Amino acid sequence: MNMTSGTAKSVKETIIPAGIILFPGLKTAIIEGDVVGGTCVNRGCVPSKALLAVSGRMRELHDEHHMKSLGLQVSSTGYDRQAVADHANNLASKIRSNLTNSMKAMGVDILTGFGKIVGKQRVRYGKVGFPEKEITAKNIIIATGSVPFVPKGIEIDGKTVFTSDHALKLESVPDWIAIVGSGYIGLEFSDVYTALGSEILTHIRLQKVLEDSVRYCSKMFGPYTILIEQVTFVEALDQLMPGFDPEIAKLAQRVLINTRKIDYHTGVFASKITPAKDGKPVLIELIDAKTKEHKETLEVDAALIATGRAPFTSGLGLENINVVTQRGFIPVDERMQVTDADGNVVPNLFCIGDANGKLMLAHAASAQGISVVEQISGRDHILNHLSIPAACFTHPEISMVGLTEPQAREKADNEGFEVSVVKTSFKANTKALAENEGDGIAKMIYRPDTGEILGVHILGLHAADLIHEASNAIALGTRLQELKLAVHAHPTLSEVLDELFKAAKVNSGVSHSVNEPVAA
Ligand SMILES: Cc1cc2nc3c(=O)[nH]c(=O)nc-3n(C[C@H](O)[C@H](O)[C@H](O)COP(=O)(O)OP(=O)(O)OC[C@H]3O[C@@H](n4cnc5c(N)ncnc54)[C@H](O)[C@@H]3O)c2cc1C
Ligand SMILES: NC(=O)c1ccc[n+]([C@@H]2O[C@H](COP(=O)([O-])OP(=O)(O)OC[C@H]3O[C@@H](n4cnc5c(N)ncnc54)[C@H](O)[C@@H]3O)[C@@H](O)[C@H]2O)c1
Repeated sequence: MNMTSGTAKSVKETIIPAGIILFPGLKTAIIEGDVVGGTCVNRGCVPSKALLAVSGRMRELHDEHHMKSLGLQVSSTGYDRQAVADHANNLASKIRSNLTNSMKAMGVDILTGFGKIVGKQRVRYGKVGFPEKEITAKNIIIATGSVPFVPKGIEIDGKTVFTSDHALKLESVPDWIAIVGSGYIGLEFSDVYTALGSEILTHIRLQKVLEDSVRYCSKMFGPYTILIEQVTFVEALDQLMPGFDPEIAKLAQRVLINTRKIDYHTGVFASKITPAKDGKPVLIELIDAKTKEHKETLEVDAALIATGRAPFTSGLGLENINVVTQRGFIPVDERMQVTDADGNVVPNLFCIGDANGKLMLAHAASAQGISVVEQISGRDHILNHLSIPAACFTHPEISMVGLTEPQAREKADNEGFEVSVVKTSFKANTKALAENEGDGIAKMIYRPDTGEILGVHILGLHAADLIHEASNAIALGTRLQELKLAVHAHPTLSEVLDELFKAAKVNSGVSHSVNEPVAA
């Protein structure tokens, strides 16, 4: 296909501005304004998980009690900040290159430049300083993603006040960092920062008098002696991790926050943040989230702004097709078809991923893309967003699918059905105990009348992998009556879910030996 010709004659042609998915069988072009792979590969999931892989190991090696109970002795550990940063960067490059090669192998045209919709089925794209090119396509999928959202009053300098885009480069490990926002990004980075700073804290049981000299050493001798003294969370809502099931958030606070060098301020907004300069620290002004009154000013070495992400949809030419964004998000229906200012579907135009604001997760973007391709290929498909799992890759991990308990109870009240909850502890799982990783809980919310799973929430070892049995059950509509009979290998962590399924009391279900729910 000659992309510069301005008209493409193929019946099945899809232009995907900056998409993340591949579709064999359709003639496909992708327009990318920056680097292939988008946020996930270059500034998101991939490099962050590389840093978290390091923090997980550091945390384990430093946990003397844990090591001793396994009979292991670790005499010394350390890390090289630049080598850790290189691991994250190299992984992103590798995945980016794999992705580019697969797209080329499948015959996808990769076009470089910023894309703009200029009319129905028409996209113009180009790089600054070069003549623009125009192409047409039968179907267009917008997948322009998101960028870090920085609230007004916060000044980013990229060195002492920064977003995840900068933090992932791990150019420094500050002594004392404030993390504004306790969502996914905040939590994952708190895991990284506290793990990388814990060495000195555990090996030199610091007395106050020694602290200043150690901090001085850390600056003099570089990466091996860098000290993290503390992480401070600043969260606008009244509890940390407000998006999680409240019971899981409470336990997560006990396991991931209270046992670490972390303090927090909830119910406050960071209204103004000034980067460090002229020997002065970063200044964070906190106001009460409700009264807006000034509460206090924090002085820290650095601040990570993790206050959510904003859709990247400006300059896309949506006005040319009568589409108006809602807080920047592109409105779509349940089939990801873009709707115009009058609420009508714009034919052959779809929007997937962060730009539509339904669920800001890489696999949600992918699943929405696959759903769109099913439709383009003549097979109607609606994605059940309640079956999409999410995971936070802290140590231990947190994962979830479906409704939280308050959401399920609200739905039950509105629709007039009953809700039941079962829980099990990782302490009851042989494999978790063999690993000496009994800190954890799994919780399932379900309908006792039908055996339908409404939500599952897990905090514990490999929670991110464990959630899929539940998410697939929700996606496929498998009922607890059937799941109770499924066999799980012993001893495996998967038995945590087996416990939940067997513990559920389904009114119409077959009778089985039912374990009483175990308290966390
Ligand atoms: C630190 C961090 C960690 C994360 N970890 C996870 C995780 O572990 N698991 C998970 O599921 N999700 C994670 N996410 C979220 C995940 O990265 C996003 O949900 C996902 O990348 C969204 O994909 P997308 O295709 O919608 O957009 P993006 O990945 O943002 O891609 C959009 C692309 O569009 C390009 N673009 C934008 N406008 C134009 C235009 N007009 N023309 C041409 N190109 C354009 C951009 O350059 C970009 O390459 C993380 C995010 C962050 C920030
Ligand atoms: N493991 C993963 O899947 C993963 C990892 C990282 C990011 N992500 C995705 O990236 C997106 C962005 O993550 P995030 O952590 O930035 O957003 P988030 O929405 O998860 O959390 C942002 C938090 O910041 C708080 N906040 C907002 N403004 C504030 C202010 N001025 N002062 C104090 N607190 C404030 C909010 O109350 C909220 O708790 C998420 O939607 C998530 O889906 C996913």
